[in-house]
Amino acid sequence: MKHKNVREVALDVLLAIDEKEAYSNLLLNQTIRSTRLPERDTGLLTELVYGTVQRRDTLDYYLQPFIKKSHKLQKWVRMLLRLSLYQMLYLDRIPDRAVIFEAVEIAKKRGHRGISSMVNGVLRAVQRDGVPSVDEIQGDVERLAVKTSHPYWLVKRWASQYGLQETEKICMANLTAPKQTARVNTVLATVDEVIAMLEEEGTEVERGELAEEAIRAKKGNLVDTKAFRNGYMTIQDESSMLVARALHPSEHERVLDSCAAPGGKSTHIAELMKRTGQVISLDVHEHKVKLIKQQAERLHLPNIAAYVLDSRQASQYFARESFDKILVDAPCSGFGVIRRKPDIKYAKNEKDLRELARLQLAILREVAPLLKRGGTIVYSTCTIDHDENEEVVAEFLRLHPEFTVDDTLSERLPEKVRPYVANGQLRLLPHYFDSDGFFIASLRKKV
Ligand SMILES: C[S@@+](CC[C@H](N)C(=O)[O-])C[C@H]1O[C@@H](n2cnc3c(N)ncnc32)[C@H](O)[C@@H]1O
Repeated sequence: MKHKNVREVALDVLLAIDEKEAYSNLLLNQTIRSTRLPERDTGLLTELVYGTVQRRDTLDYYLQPFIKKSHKLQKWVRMLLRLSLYQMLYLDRIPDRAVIFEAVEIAKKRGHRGISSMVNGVLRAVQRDGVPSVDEIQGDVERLAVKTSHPYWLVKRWASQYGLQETEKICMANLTAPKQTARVNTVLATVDEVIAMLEEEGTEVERGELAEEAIRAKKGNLVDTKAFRNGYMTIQDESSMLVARALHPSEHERVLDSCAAPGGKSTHIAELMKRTGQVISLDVHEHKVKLIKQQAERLHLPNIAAYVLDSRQASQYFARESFDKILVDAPCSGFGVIRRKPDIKYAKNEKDLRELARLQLAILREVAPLLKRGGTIVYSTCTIDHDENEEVVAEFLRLHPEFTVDDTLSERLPEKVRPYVANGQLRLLPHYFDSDGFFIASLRKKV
């Protein structure tokens, strides 16, 4: 990809995402590292890729009247049209003629004269006639699905779980750019000290809105700082930071993190325990366990021990009632983090959700006997789907009468989120605080 310009690179990344070679965020980071794009272009590349993926279905709706034999369109040509239309409609600073010129050049290079004149024709027709209005779409759910580019089944599902108004807010929030936040490693420095370090490096930051150890980047990338490299912080969304707070580990405790990679919450727990006690971090993937170890080292946290293990076999390796606290930050559909990984919304289906719920329950059930009496399990996900959240908890409690919901959860959480806690469970939707959609349940084992 060495000699390609930013739009050609964007097209390659978009096609790879479409082929499900990798999630958008991973692929994009990888591409930024491996291509020799000038630094000023990496921001544009991110915007082009995320924007085109985020608005895919809306863009297709807009393009439809202008493409005659839509079914015959090659994948890359459709993607090029989406990418170009995205710029024409949503990016003010790029003139249409520049977008069309670039699209035609790419079409010539990748295809032949016929394709480039078709691309030129379609984009010029859109420029001349304007796109159709989504308001003409019949049916509230259908209209919202196309307007916000979410699959119909998902909008219908959320509408039945949250009502149409709240669903619209969720969908709209999913189209906004996520903020970059970091959690200060309070073992090494205070929040104010890290803010001062970053400002000295020329990175503008502010305190977070929810978590006391959170900072938000106003300008610049926190990962490219000395403070990050030296272990003073971890990139993490503010909603995620509430999980370790909910678990509330004390010094010298033994804590199990059953789904731990890449280690965001394990390291937070280890920090809250002030490097005492032990966090046992499990993950089923070997390459991911390496990431936990790397993070523990970078953050100077010797109280984490990470192992490759399927948590559904945990009871073969650990004694009954041997942990003070257990975290199950379960694999999930990720529907709370669509703005970070917009392709997720097209990749999953209802069958996946059913399978995930089964896996989530199986992990919870397997680790439950390992918890001491009087101890706490925190179950969390970065999804907002009832079946993966409230329903899993309800089923677990039905099958495990030795557990109850923990009504003290809200005392351990920041005041701002307390209105969203009920029955020992917190559900955050992405538009509440401009943070990830998240679910946290605290369950206590009876004495
Ligand atoms: C939501 S992520 C965990 C994020 C992590 N807690 C953090 O804060 O960085 C879920 C993790 O569960 C792992 N996983 C999936 N199935 C598992 C299983 N059966 N046993 C253990 N880990 C599993 C995945 O590899 C993934 O890393």
